Amino acid sequence: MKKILELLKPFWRTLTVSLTLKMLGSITDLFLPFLIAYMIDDVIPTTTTDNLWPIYMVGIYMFLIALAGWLMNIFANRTAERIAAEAIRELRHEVFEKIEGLSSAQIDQFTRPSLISRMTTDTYNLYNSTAGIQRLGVRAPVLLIGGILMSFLVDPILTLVMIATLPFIGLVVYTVSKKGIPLYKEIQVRVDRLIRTVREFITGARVIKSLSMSEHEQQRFEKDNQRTVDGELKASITMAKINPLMNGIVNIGLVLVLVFGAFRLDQGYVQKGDITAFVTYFTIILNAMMSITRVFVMLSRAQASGARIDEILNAPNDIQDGTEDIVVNSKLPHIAFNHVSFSYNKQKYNVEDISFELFEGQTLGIIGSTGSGKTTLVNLLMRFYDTTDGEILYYGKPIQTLKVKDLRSRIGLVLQQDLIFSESIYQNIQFNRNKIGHYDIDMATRIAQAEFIYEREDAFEAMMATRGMNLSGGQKQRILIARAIAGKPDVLILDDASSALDYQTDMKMRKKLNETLAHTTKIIIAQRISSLKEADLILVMDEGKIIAKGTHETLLKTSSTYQLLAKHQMGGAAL
Ligand SMILES: Nc1ncnc2c1ncn2[C@@H]1O[C@H](COP(=O)(O)OP(=O)(O)OP(=O)(O)O)[C@@H](O)[C@H]1O
Repeated sequence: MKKILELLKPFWRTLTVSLTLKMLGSITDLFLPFLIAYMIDDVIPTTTTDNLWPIYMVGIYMFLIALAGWLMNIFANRTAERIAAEAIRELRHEVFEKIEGLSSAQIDQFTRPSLISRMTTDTYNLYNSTAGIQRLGVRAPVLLIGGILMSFLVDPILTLVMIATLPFIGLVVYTVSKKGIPLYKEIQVRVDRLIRTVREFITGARVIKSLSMSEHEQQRFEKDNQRTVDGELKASITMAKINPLMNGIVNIGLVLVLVFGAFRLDQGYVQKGDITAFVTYFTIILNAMMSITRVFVMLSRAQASGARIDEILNAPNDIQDGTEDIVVNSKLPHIAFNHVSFSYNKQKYNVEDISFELFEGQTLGIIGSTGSGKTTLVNLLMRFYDTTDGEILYYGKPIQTLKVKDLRSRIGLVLQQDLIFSESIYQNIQFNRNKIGHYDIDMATRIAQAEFIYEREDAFEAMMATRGMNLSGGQKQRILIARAIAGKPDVLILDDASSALDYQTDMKMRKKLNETLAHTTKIIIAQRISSLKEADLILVMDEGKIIAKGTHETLLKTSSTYQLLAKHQMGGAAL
């Protein structure tokens, strides 16, 4: 409820108008049974067939009251939907911004599928609840309390008989809801799993098919799908117990009212019309109780979803932004790692005691077995994660003290599995950075050896399929490299980014990079010695540690691992 109130707060003016209309609309509904009783007991007995006008007049009043109630309800319901849609739009925006600011560690912790389902299913649940509560949250209590008051006016004794059933109904709603509410939380967890399975299936469709694992994946999907359905069913069946139980209690109440009503009619305390009105009020009260139950169900869903969304919104800022501006000082190392250690799970270091210095315009090569911590070094430099021990300096200043946005905007990063968006090649390279014009894109394309773009029919306007499916691996990599170069970064990081390029193209690209971007500091992570042998400094990594460092020539003399790699990859040419 707290979350819904929070969401509705900015709309309080419109909400006041619409809820007032909703209240008035509901009150008008309460007058109709009263008029029916009046018609039966007072108008019909005194009207003769030569003049039916008194009956018509009461009929017209009833019609006008019903019409007014209907119009007010329609207006209020439409406004409710509009307010809910607007409130959820704002909420999604807020959640999206927050997700953007989450650190990689937090994203790992939430997991991507869970973030997706919180952003979609949970916000949708909140939308339904926010709209539903505006529709029923006022109407149901007004009809319930108003129905009881109007019944009092008709006959207080019968009303007391009716009221005696209400605590039993309350008890049913409370007991069942207490069991049902936690089930909605469980459903969302199962939806997360389902999304994860679907996501993995879609992204890995080719691998799955090539390994003939489609059937296995289908079974996995079926299992998660069934678990979600079971969860939904369990929650719905639990909550669905409320209505029949309530109906039973209300029907017992109705029988009691009719028995008592018969006695009171006999004794002349009430008239026939009063009994009709009473039964109608009883139905209104019953419907109001049912609506209140629905409000409970909505609130349970909203509570579960609101809590999941609040977990994102209240997540602390893991990566504290620095305040200092970057001051370029070419005399200091551009990038320096000082005894840096880091652990993803805070148990075992994934990189340990890493130290090196890199001056402006220099090239660092990093080579090592898979999982040896190469990408982790990049993650730390980009402040996707913060170091556990030691520090990273950028022109002599610890990167934690610098503005994160400034730091990242100076670094052009190309990952092996980076994303091509389903936009034109031009847009993919320019990437919404307005300062990048045709000239920069042309220059970047040539450095990245992506001239194949000029040979395409629509050249830069050619549209890319989702994830660049209509490009070869090497073409994709060259567009990604062009994207990074176009921003004229101070630091260019190629993380296994030229692995799909043939030896010749890779060599030409490095040559062009060195000629054109002489002042750009470069970090090249590669499995091929040929990609980094001209580097000013090469780190050889194994199990998170630097096991050797130096230039290609020194390493050939000092590192047996490097020697072995060179021998395998380059044969006698390197030795
Ligand atoms: N987000 C993460 N959460 C937990 N552990 C991680 C995460 N990312 C990487 N690791 C672990 O950290 C270690 C280093 O991984 P890293 O990606 O830096 O290796 P790498 O040398 O770049 O490997 P590759 O050459 O295969 O890309 C590995 O053991 C890996 O399992």
